[in-house]
Amino acid sequence: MSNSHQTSVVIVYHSGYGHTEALAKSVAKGAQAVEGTTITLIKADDENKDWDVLAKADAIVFGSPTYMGSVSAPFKGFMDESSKVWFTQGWKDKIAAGFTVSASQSGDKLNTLIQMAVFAGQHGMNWVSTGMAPGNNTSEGSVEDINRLGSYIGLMAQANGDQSPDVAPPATDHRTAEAFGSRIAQSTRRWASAA
Ligand SMILES: Cc1cc2nc3c(=O)[nH]c(=O)nc-3n(C[C@H](O)[C@H](O)[C@H](O)COP(=O)(O)O)c2cc1C
Repeated sequence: MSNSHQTSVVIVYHSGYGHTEALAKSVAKGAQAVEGTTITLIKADDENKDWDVLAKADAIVFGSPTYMGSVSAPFKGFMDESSKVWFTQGWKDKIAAGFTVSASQSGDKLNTLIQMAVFAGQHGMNWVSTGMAPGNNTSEGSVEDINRLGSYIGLMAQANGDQSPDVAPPATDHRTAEAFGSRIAQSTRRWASAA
């Protein structure tokens, strides 16, 4: 773990068409806003990814689009590759969190987040939820609400299937992602300072 003055948050993600990548950048932006936080983004399918950066991280955030109701195949490839780390429980006690995006409002995104949470559990990591009240679920709610999709276990975003990553997911999901990134970074600092 890093010292109590600087904590390291690494975001590992796969993005086939750029929507998850755009979200990853917003999670990073929110985390970066927490003083003393260092952010690294790693592509899950990068054959030359630096496993040492992951080994030294205080927090690892997982990001994947929802494909066919689950994490994408490249992200699952990363999960399987990490079994080498699992053998020594090298990520034990690190902070973990996850986010996903899909085209449908539901699109079975919950299954993707559950896969990530189970994965974090296998590694002995400490899972951070959104900690956000659900938005857009009353007569006065709106799609502009933070956490408009009402997810607790991890961040959900929705990107219309016919729109490119510069407009989808919409701004409200990026604001939600920033808030989630800040929560992860703050949780990481609290956890690292207690260690
Ligand atoms: C192979 C494939 C499977 C998909 N499966 C789902 C799905 O199960 N549910 C859903 O809502 N959207 C599904 N989508 C839509 C993507 O989740 C959506 O376009 C997402 O924004 C893609 O993220 P990316 O640009 O980071 O790859 C699928 C797209 C692809 C290409």
